[in-house]
Amino acid sequence: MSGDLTGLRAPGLPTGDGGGDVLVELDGVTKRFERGGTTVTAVDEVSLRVARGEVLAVIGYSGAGKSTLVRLINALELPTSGSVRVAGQDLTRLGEKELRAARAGIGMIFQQFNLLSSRTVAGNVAYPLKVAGVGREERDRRTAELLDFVGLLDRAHAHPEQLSGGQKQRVGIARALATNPPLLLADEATSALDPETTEEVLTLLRRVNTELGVTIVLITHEMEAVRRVADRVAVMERGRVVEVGDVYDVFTAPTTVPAQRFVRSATHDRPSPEALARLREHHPGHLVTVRITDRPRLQQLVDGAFRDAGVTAELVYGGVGEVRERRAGSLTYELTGGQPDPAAAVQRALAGLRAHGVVVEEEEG
Ligand SMILES: Nc1ncnc2c1ncn2[C@@H]1O[C@H](COP(=O)(O)OP(=O)(O)OP(=O)(O)O)[C@@H](O)[C@H]1O
Repeated sequence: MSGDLTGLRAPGLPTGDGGGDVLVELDGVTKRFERGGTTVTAVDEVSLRVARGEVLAVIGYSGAGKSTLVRLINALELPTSGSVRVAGQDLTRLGEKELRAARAGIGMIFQQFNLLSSRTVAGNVAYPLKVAGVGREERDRRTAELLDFVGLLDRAHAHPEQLSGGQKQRVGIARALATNPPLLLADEATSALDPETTEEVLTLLRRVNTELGVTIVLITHEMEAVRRVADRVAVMERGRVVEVGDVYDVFTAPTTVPAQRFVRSATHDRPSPEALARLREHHPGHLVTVRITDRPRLQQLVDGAFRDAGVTAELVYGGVGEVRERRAGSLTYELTGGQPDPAAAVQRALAGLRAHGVVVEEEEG
């Protein structure tokens, strides 16, 4: 691992007017495509800020507009309307030459790695430096430094086909960082990898952020990536950003219906209809799911509410894990008893929990 990272750290803003803490600024951005006589609105009136130094994940189902959003940020697409500013520079107002320079300040990694198969690992990493006109000696020095950082110095002379998927993506990351960009865009960077390798790449991305100070915009449909790496998350649906917030907040308390749907389906934290049907076979009582957060003494509160309502609670489903190293999950209980009116007792329990700000939902079916 590199001892001295000063040479790798992202530089300050390369602009005079890009002050403040915002690195990427989208204002009322719309992108439409004409396709076979019909118009597709891929991105619809999106306004979004990415703070310098943060990791923002953009999530949403296929076709939500995530890739288009990323391509707008690195000016591979220009918006139909609205403005895209990166480091204070309005990309929609630049000429071709200036655009090329602006793009060089934005690193990008891809699902399929996009390495040059004819070049060695070192050759791939050095390539952007060569294009940027960096001299041989400096190129070699920086390439070695980057390969050291991603843990592949010993594979410098290998060719991409000799590497595992995770190693290829690590080369992709080293290459994306070659020109010292303050911003890294990752489009489904771990989607082609197995879980173990995904973990390794996510850890590296987190290091790129914390140790090198690079701001990251991460497009993903993988909750593990969001849970592990992102500070904030933006949820997209049909071209719009419908919810944006701190990862922990959006995961544990999504406020919009699309975010709730996405978080629920992606985290499997509530029983699916199939799981619910199986539960029903053995648990005829009332099923309720309690959202688990890192609030202190939550279990005590939940037990107390059940006891006060006179119901017996049996834990039948769920799990507790971590989102950004904070406790998060959900637990489904079967409530029974509560005579003489079990239904009223259940409602008392729910009201008791909600009065304390605990999120609890009844499972239907
Ligand atoms: N160049 C293009 N020409 C026409 N339509 C496009 C173009 N690029 C994207 N679209 C359309 O815009 C919408 C958003 O696509 P986009 O790829 O941005 O979504 P996404 O959320 O990244 O989905 P995925 O995860 O499947 O890549 C889709 O309906 C897509 O078909």
